[in-house]
Amino acid sequence: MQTNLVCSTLTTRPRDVQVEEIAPQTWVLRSRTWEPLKFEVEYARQQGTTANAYLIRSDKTVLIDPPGASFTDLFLEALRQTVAPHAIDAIIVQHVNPNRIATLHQLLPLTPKAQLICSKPAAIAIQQAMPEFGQQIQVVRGGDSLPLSHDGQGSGEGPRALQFSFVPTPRWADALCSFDTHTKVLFTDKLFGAHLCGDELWDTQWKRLQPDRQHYFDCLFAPQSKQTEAALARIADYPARIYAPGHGPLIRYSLSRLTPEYWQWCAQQQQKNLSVALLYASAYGNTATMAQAIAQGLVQSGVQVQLINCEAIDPLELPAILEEADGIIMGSPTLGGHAPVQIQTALGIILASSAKRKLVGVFGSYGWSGEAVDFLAAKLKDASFKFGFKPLRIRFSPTREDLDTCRQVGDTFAKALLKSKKPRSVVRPLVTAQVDRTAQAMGRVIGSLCVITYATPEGYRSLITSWVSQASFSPPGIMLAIAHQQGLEDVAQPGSAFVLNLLQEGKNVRRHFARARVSDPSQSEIATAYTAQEGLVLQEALAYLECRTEQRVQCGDRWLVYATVECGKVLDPLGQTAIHYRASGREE
Ligand SMILES: Cc1cc2nc3c(=O)[nH]c(=O)nc-3n(C[C@H](O)[C@H](O)[C@H](O)COP(=O)(O)O)c2cc1C
Repeated sequence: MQTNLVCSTLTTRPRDVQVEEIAPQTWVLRSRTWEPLKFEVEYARQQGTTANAYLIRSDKTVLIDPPGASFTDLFLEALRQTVAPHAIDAIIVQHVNPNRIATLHQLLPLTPKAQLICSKPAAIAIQQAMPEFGQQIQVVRGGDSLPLSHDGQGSGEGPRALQFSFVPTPRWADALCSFDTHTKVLFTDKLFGAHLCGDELWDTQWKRLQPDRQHYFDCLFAPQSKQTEAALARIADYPARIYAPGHGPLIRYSLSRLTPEYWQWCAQQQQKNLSVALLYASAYGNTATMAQAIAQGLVQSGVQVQLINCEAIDPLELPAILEEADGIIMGSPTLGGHAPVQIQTALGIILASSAKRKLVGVFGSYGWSGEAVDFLAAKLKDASFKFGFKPLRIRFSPTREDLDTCRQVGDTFAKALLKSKKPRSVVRPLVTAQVDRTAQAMGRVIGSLCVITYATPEGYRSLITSWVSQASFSPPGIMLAIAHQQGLEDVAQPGSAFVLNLLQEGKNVRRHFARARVSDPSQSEIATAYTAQEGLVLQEALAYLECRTEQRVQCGDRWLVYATVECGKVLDPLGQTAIHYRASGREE
């Protein structure tokens, strides 16, 4: 609370640059603004922000993360008063964007001997934006280091160096973190930041910072929690004493607390029941800004978001991500009357592989005609997908009101998703709760959804069931529970052969099999194949096991059948097993 007060009383202060020594031979140059710098969702708390650059003056002089265009002139003036720019040996760009490029355009002519150190994706962007400085770019990879001194500078350790970690996320596909082996400062760029402006350099008042840190995490990292975990794992081995983030106060007092909090916040995202894959591309950042706001609406409504920058992902990774998602949202700018090719590729994968029951939505920024959003909407509609919100188009950069609309759209989509999933997970158990609590509890026993196929003199027969579990390792064996009236007496006979087809989540093969009714899949529209032993395999299954019944025991109204597995095969290594959730233990 007090942080807010401090900021609101200072809103009239002009922008400036605060320069402070934070560790031996290490300074921060905090470009500060007390007004909201941008409309983007992470700035919604309207407390201004700081853009933190860092300067190391060891045997080598290194500048880390010069700020964006809003501060260029102020920053260059402050830099000149701190160090002679021509003495700078290296400029480390931990991530690049058009704003930072604007500052680099003015900075690089002043630093003729400086190497521009960055990751490969950043190098490509810089080379494109300012080819005249291409010779100065030096690409580093995770594990590389930059020597800062020739000796340990009295530390008793080896020569001082900056060690680099590559920590890409969908939003910052080029991100680096840098660790100073001498001062133990970890320059974390976007990680561990907060958007607020004040005179306090350190996290002395860390308890008051909590809401700002959590808001910053929720806006920026919650929609990319898996990649954030990967980033945290990569920096975990550094014995950092200080986190030096790109925005907000530096972290010294709450470091040991903030790191596990980030892990915990990531884990919380992944524990949510519903998830949305939010795919986008954005040449100039406008569609990305919309994506971030929609993601925030989803996250606030309790849905896990997988933010996917289609320009930064290998399309081969998409099927598995889409399979996991309960809903899919696509965002695209219109460029030359089309959606970018990466979006068209992603759309092709969605149309080819995703279950049509998934809820979808489309959005994008445009300039004058906006064909891309119409194109995506038409293709998904033709394929019979259901929409969770009306296609949303915004001209050029979203305004503050536009971002409110985006957040609202995220919330609407989350509610629609929840509604569409209710019959399975929420409503039915509540209804049955009053009827039979024991049956309801029994219903929590879940199993893999399978189709048993076997040959009879009249042709093949099949039955869908989830009453299956592994029963032995050696030999590999399974256990089936078969009702007497299910027509599977042949399978229950010792010596009988059958195939257990394990169904795949999202493929919806189950719709072909009416419950408790035996049919012949080889005579239907279902794609089937035969094993060498003439077992019948469903080609859309996740995997199959060829089994032979060994024993059966009469238990209650069932045969318990023990069968050994003679061979098996996974048909889709990226797929996941379909699970049969039951509202009651009275259901098959
Ligand atoms: C090279 C270029 C081509 C464009 N072509 C179109 C177009 O055909 N139709 C349209 O509505 N907008 C067009 N625009 C405008 C963009 O859609 C608009 O700038 C949008 O905000 C870009 O979104 P982004 O920032 O997510 O890339 C074009 C812009 C550029 C730079």
